[in-house]
Amino acid sequence: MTYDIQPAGSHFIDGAYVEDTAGTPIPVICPYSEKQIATVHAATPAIIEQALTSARRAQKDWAAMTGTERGRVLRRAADLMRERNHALSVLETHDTGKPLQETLVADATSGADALEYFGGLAGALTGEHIQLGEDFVYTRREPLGVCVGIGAWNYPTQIAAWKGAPALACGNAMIFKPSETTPLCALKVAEILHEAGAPAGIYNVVQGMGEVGQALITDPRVNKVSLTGSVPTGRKVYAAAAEGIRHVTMELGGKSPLVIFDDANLEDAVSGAILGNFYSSGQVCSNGTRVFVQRGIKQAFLDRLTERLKDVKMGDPQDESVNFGPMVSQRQMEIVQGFIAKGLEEGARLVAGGDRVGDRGYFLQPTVFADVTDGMTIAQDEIFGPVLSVLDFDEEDEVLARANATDFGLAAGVFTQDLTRAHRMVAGFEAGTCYINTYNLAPVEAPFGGSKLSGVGRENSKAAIEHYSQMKSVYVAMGAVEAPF
Ligand SMILES: NC(=O)c1ccc[n+]([C@@H]2O[C@H](COP(=O)([O-])OP(=O)(O)OC[C@H]3O[C@@H](n4cnc5c(N)ncnc54)[C@H](O)[C@@H]3O)[C@@H](O)[C@H]2O)c1
Ligand SMILES: C[N+](C)(C)CCCC=O
Repeated sequence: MTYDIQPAGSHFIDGAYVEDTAGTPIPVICPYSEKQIATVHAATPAIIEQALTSARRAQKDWAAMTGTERGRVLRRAADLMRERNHALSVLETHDTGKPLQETLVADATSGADALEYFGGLAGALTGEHIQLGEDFVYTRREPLGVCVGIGAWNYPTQIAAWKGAPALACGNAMIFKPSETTPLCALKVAEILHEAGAPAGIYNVVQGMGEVGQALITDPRVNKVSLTGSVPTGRKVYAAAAEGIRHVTMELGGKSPLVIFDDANLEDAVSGAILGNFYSSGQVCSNGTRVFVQRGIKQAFLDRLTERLKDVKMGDPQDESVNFGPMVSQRQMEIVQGFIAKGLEEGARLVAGGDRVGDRGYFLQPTVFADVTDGMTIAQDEIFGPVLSVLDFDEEDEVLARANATDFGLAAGVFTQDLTRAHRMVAGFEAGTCYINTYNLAPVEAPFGGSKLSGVGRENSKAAIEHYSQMKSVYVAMGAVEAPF
């Protein structure tokens, strides 16, 4: 099967595509052709109202089903998503510019994993029994109600599923607002869930910019907000959610350290640095963009990395042999070009890349800077593009302190053959997601999320259940009630 690029409607509400052309038009630009390939409209107040009413109504009946029944729907949706992986990946590639080679294995497949995993867990979600002499307490694990998910543009299908799957498993309804830059694939997630048997209104998608997000998260009918986005947006969304004391999950930005010791397996360390800087053209939240390399291995690391960069193949991202795509948008390309210029201006040594490629598509070369120091802008700010900074270090204590000298805390990695040191390092990292001798893997079974400014809460794994459900505690007295008077 193939999907039409232009969706049947901008929004998916109450089990169907809906449209309201009174909303601001949002052009969908293909990052490779730079052409407009579709148009959606931002949600109007009427569309937002429709989504909230529908979600609110549907949630009660969904929560009344058994976990096993809900799980069956999610697992059916996982199967459909896998069957349609190729069509979904092609659409994701049109929308994001990520190479088909990547989207075939990292987007809908990851979404399907989440649906399958949380579908499997749904029937096993329970409270507990606490005996207190004759009396006892039991707890009920209950849904939160209506959850709003707000997504970033780098992993649209994955984010829509990572938020939707645990929310629905726990008996909530979801209203998902994709990024206005990549609005297409979340609609397909909604369509698939509906086809798999999710009742109308349980998973809705509305389009729009920040204002639509704000309108959703400040509505009193909303009980939870889960954002994947930048720290500045996270501050605004968290503050708005705080007004109504709503539950939050914040998956925010990072500036993660990747530490490579002299004794590391060089080839693996270079592979880790490539995965942590150039996958998705560097547009990955958890990227290890501050690559601390111990002085003894520095030259060998730079030599091998620049050698491996010769295997980069840019071109039409729909061509499966292409392994490096354009930036998602002209704006993002210009932001990254600004950081590259800043790196040069502040005295970092350009070892590879640095330029735009060709005259079609928002392509930037994979860029490597060496001799980067801690105070440079490229070592401090999240770039969200293919820019790797190599910083030198000598001692373990020194590098750990420098690795942690950031307000971000999303991820961190270490390459070394000394496992004692590896575990010491990860114990010391101030980061939510750590790696030893690999980088950027995110299986659904493992918690994923950040500390410090990088976020609150965890996605994936059993940990996500805590963020989409609440405990009710019930005390049961078996005897007479004793009162003081
Ligand atoms: N931690 C993670 O899991 C993770 C994953 C992917 C991306 N990210 C982060 O996302 C950022 C890149 O994505 P982006 O540019 O789309 O981020 P962004 O913060 O600009 O936008 C994210 C989403 O928030 C919405 N939004 C913007 N202002 C809002 C407001 N005031 N109220 C409600 N919603 C609002 C946007 O429309 C979009 O849907 C990077 O910082 C990256 O690190 C984090
Ligand atoms: C699965 N990855 C590649 C770690 C991406 C997670 C989402 C962050 O951007």
